[in-house]
Amino acid sequence: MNASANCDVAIVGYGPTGLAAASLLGRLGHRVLVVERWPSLYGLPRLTHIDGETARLIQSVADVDEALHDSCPTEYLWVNGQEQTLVHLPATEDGPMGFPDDISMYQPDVEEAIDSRIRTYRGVEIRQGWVLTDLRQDEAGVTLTLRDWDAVERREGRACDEVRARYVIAADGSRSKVRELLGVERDDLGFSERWLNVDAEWIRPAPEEFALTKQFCVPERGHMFMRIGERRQRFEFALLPGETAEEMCEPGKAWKLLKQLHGLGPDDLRFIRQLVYTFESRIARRWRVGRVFLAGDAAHTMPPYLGQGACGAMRDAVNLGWKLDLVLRGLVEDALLDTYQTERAPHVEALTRASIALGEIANMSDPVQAAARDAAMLSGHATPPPGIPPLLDGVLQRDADAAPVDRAGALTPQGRIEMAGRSGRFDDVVGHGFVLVVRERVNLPAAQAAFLESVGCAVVGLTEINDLDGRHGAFLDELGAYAYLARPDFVLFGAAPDAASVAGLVDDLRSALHVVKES
Ligand SMILES: O=C(O)CCc1cccc(O)c1
Repeated sequence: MNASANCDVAIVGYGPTGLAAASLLGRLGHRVLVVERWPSLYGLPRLTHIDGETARLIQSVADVDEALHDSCPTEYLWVNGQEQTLVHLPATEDGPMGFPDDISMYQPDVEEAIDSRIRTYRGVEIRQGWVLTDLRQDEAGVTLTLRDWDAVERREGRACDEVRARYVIAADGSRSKVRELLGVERDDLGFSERWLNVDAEWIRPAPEEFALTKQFCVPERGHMFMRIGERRQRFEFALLPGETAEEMCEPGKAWKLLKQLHGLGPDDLRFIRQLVYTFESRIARRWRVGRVFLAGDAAHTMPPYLGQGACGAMRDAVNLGWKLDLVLRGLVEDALLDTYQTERAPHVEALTRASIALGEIANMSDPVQAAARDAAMLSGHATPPPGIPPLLDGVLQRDADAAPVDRAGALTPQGRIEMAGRSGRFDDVVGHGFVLVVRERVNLPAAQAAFLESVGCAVVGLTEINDLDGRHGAFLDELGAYAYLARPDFVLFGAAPDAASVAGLVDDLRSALHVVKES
């Protein structure tokens, strides 16, 4: 047994959730230990779509331009068997988050960019090729038993280590070992469909017709394609009753489907990956057990039809990351961490239900039902896919009835600004943390100013910056406010109608955060 190590946060799993959490906590100076079974980054795309908010989250944990160098805005088109449009979400070049609203990306680029950033943080130790085999908690922390994965494979008892962490983030995927050790059950929201997934690289310039995400809601066999960045393409095909995963994973089967449905063959594409997924929707009943938090696929899985898998996982990481930072710095009570599930679970559930509803449209195999679906959708009687919901509860400013104030929980925008000789995206210029945006700087009383400083809140007066695309001023106009306060995950905490109310807004944040002391 090696000597015990100590860290603030142990992160189990080094996929998008673990990477984002490790980078955020590393940047904030915490001691982080990452444990990952595989010896290197996965290196293949699983998730292929992110929204603008997720791109902005990546901006806070990596060089986002490097992460998204092979990416593109994408439009989403749903057609029926007669190629009639059922749903159309056009592509946007520049959405309110400072990125396109829908982005097709190459996951390995994103993971490599976050990993490179993490390796600049001295406080982060990454153990790839190690597995967690046991976990015990007490009042002060968690003891994790780790083993060298090769040794486990060879059933040798050596290379065992015990590590103490104050908190643990389980980002170890849908078959989470941590979740199993904690005995946390998941609710099944009731969807189960098997699809063949074929990822391929173009060996000639991609024809224009493939430059979008297109879902074919065809009763004979639902299928879809989407770009993966500029050079690669994903194809998916529903399995029919009686088809087995084994036969669908034969390269000949994929070529037959590609030829039949898209006229493509080995002169067009080279396969990168071919496998059968069972699309399911499950949500963990508890996201926190003592000092251990479930995040990403360990906490929730949803069908892919809204492309929200990566987005939900990154939201978990950032939500937990900024709250753990405040708790670890001793500024706020541990109770703040209970708001992780309060905030994230209903958000994920709403998107999971919306993905299921879309999945039911895409998987309709009964021709009579499909014709009724088409009639409803073509006559405009079907509900369009919902947008991303706001947070409904949690760390939000409240009114006299204790309900969140109007617009609290929505996302705040990111424009391009110029400030003190620097120009660029707002978060890069101002900093990644709490931000108080005011029309004109106010002289806050010493207690409120000290509190803002203790939580690392930047204060930005619109008169001190050049709001290049007018986005931040326009947001204040929209809120009818003098000031707004954004959380590190860009969520609107609340707003102040006039200069005299700004100190009250700061006090509201102080009490919502469960502050124990000011440093
Ligand atoms: O990135 C993802 O979550 C999967 C991408 C995707 C988007 C829409 C439909 C689909 O089957 C997959």
